[in-house]
Amino acid sequence: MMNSKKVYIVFGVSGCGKTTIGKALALELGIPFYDADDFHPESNINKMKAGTPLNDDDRQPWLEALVDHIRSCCSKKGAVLACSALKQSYRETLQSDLKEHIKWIFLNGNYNLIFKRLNEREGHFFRKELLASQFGTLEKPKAGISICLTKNVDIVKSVVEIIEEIKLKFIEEELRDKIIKSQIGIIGLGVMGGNLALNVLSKGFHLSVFNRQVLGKEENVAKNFVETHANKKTSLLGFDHLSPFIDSLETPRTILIMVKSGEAVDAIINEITPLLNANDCVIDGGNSHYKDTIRRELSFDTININFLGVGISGGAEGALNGPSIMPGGSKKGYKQAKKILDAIAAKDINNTPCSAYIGPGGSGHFVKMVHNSIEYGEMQLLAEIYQLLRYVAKKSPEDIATIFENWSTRKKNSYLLEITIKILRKKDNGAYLIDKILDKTGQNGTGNWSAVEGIRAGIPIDTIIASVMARNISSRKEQRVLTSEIYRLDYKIPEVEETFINQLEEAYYVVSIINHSIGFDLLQRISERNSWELNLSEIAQIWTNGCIIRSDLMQTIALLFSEGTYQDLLLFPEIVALMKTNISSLQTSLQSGLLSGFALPVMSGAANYFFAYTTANSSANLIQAQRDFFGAHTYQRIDKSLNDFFHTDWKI
Ligand SMILES: NC(=O)C1=CN([C@@H]2O[C@H](COP(=O)(O)OP(=O)(O)OC[C@H]3O[C@@H](n4cnc5c(N)ncnc54)[C@H](OP(=O)(O)O)[C@@H]3O)[C@@H](O)[C@H]2O)C=CC1
Ligand SMILES: O=C(CO)[C@H](O)[C@H](O)COP(=O)(O)O
Repeated sequence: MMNSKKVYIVFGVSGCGKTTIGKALALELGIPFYDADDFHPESNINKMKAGTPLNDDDRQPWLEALVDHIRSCCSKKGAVLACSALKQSYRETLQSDLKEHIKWIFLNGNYNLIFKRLNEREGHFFRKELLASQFGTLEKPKAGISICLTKNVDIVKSVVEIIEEIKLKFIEEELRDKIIKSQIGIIGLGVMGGNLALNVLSKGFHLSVFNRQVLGKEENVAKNFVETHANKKTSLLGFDHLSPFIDSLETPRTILIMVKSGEAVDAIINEITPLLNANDCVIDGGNSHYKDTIRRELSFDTININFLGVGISGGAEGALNGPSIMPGGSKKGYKQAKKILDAIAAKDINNTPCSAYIGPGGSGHFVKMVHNSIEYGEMQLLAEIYQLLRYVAKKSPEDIATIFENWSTRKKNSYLLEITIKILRKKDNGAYLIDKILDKTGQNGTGNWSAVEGIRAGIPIDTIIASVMARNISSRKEQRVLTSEIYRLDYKIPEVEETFINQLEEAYYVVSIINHSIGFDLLQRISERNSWELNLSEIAQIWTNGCIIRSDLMQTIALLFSEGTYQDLLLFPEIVALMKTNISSLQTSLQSGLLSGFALPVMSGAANYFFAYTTANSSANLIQAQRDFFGAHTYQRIDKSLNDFFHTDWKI
């Protein structure tokens, strides 16, 4: 609690209530109250009565008398002193060598409020004309406690309310002083930030958390978080102001930003940057665009702050129990944050953390972006397989869940398959919940960004594009309903044998392999372009647990990639053999699905990619001829050196 050996200096302009609040506080603390005005020499009082403002020479003997008095109070019970102390230099003089013994309480009121009060005062030697000069002289304090005298523009706080607020602020401050500095601070206590915070705490780290205040919507989020989750083993501090949050962190600081990607990240960075020191480490753990990360890292680099763009995958559950973590950017920053990142990450089958330094610049966020686009492909694939099982094989959601369960026992398990099984079994008022969910997909950007990057770099990414397009067209629900009514296409769903389900299982696996192969190829090619030297073997290992695309297949891929230098997944002999045996199942599954009138974009995309990729002689010769015909773009010939380019006058 508040220490009565201290001298509490209540300060602010004349009329702010220093005397009233000071006396009430002294009463509350059981210590004497003094008014600094009583220490003015006669000459100063006369000047003030005459309406002449005091100058600094006038104040010097007064300040010196006060210092003597404060010193004497400190050696006794302590005291409360009401004093204008408008300038920082006056406060420094008063504080002298007694910093540890003095607590500053600034009463902050606006001009109109104070003017009104002074106007209503009687018998006081201060003339209200001096108020403007007081406000002109006032230098608002940067340290100590500041109490706003009003609750909003009109409502003035009562003396009791102000005393309560002072006590509360001192308790917070004293607690904060006593408590060990936090090893990490998390900004943003939403789904990911909140769960990561609990994960950090469970690993025994001292933690500070911050969440913005949005009046009427997001109030006291950090305070409530601390109230709910404080424990006796580690210190947990909650803040709704960034400055004390930053102060509560051990230096060099480690700060994890977990807010909505885009403008919110820049806003937070702009606010915290002036509060940071060289060598602090700032981590953006959200799904930021990797080019934003590159920009932010460059900017932090100029002030020697280490910035990490970190992909974190695993959703709410992963964040809580162990996510897959993809840190990119400053190596120095990574070295500092590694201990915490490794501790909170999921562990692979060898108990190695699913977190490893990815590479420079925005590579961590790039890898997370590609992770998400593989995720998009897998999700869309499961949706297409579900549709074929439901409407071609005519199975119920429960039957499909059981079929998927069987697949999972045959080395095809994945987190996404597991959650799909649970989703299919979920009932709502006795009916399957899946049948009540609107078929309109949301998206937050990462799949779309991957598609754009792949296209921009000229990389074939059929399944990624197909899954993004599937989400795009799904969002046109109203239009789809209308066109379905106009066309009324009555496709005949072909009869299928029981073997259809086995074929679908093989098709599912084949497409999943192609989708992963496309994702890793995108990583490899962009890595080469940017000289990132991504270690795809390590990335596959990081993705074996904790993340949304963890699966039996990812375990296989990690094993294959661990064997040597990276090569295309589709070229490993084991995969070649598997694809050769099972590709016909994708063909027949597609045939039944397309004849039934179902859009199967990812399955089709995978088939297109695979057939195009495994075809030595494609139809691209005709495209080249057409380009040369209309645009004289030239072409190469198979019977001539590839260094030579030809043009034909096609019209002759
Ligand atoms: N949900 C998931 O499965 C995953 C999400 N991510 C990424 O993690 C990040 C956080 O996501 P998630 O936790 O799900 O999101 P939530 O919407 O649950 O939380 C967002 C957080 O950001 C804060 N915030 C939003 N706007 C601002 C702003 N302008 N200034 C300050 N703070 C702001 C929110 O504060 P307030 O509470 O006041 O609104 C809240 O704390 C995102 O980049 C997301 O893409 C990454 C992996 C998985
Ligand atoms: O990063 C994630 C999972 O790995 C997030 O859940 C992300 O929001 C998923 O993307 P989208 O919202 O576009 O489906």
